[in-house]
Amino acid sequence: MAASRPTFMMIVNPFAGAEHAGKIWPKIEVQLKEQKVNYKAVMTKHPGHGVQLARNFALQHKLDQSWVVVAVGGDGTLHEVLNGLHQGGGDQIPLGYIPAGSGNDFARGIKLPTQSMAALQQLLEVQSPTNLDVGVYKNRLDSHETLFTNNVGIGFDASVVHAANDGQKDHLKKYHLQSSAYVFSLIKAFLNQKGFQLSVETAQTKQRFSHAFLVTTTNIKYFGGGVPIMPIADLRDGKLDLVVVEQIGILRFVKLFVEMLTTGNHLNSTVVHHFRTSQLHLETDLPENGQVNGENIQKQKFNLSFWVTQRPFWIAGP
Ligand SMILES: Nc1ncnc2c1ncn2[C@@H]1O[C@H](COP(=O)(O)OP(=O)(O)OP(=O)(O)O)[C@@H](O)[C@H]1O
Repeated sequence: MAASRPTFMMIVNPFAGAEHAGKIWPKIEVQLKEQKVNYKAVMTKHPGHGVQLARNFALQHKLDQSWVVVAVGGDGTLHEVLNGLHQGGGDQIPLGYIPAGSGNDFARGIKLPTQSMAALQQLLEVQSPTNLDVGVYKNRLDSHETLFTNNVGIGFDASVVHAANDGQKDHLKKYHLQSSAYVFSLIKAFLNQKGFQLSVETAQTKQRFSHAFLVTTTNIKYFGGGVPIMPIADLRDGKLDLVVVEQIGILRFVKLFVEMLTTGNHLNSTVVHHFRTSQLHLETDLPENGQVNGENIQKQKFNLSFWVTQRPFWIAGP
């Protein structure tokens, strides 16, 4: 793409970040106008609308190299826009991001400012797209592919997301570590989540777990609104990191969680298993909760294949 500034298609979820995105958007527009930026903007009106808007945009503009599509919201909004572009054949349209959600894990993962106005300024200074890894998963029984920037969880982290999302009122969720709703969801999920049977297959190894508890396939360092599950995740290595934590008692789990938040020593625990791979297959024997980028995946018996692709981002490289 030429070094001249592109035209930005802003897809804004005004409800992200407990409506923070709706409040910050007018300030973003003031900046865009002051800096004479070419842009169009559209607001999402309901869950899933970001997918439709991005898909329709891609169908019309996938061959036009002058556009950058920017998701304004949280990790869920980014997820919708990424997948809408993919569905519309727009995998080559650069994707920008202004974090305005609650958790903003992707922004943390690529060291983008989590403060929306600072991230806007950085977006406007980018000169050319940067290719970064994106995870892809597909249920073996259907042909639908889903892309993800952050992570896919089965078991405990997904149960936390289900507990948090199911409990939210009018989408005013505050999904981050400091919120009482989040802590309540953690406790509820811990009490409800049972150990489950899981098969893991990578290009190098096959392993079976009889009491898997937390199963997270991640592209970035963080999940759950700033929890560094995989301190060494790399968005350019063409690989995904799978972390399997086996079921343990609550005191040991709290210790592990504190290690995750502080030292990263959780990876040395005998109940934590780490796989780094470009291809992965995960299968559960029974239906379990799932999450992708903090959004619910319907409870199901998982039979998923994962791989990695790369796509252009309009982002200052991590
Ligand atoms: N107009 C709308 N009304 C209600 N919900 C919406 C609307 N537009 C989008 N959504 C939904 O809002 C949900 C939350 O969005 P998002 O994840 O971006 O914000 P967040 O949860 O605050 O941030 P994060 O995921 O970073 O914690 C998504 O599931 C999305 O589908």
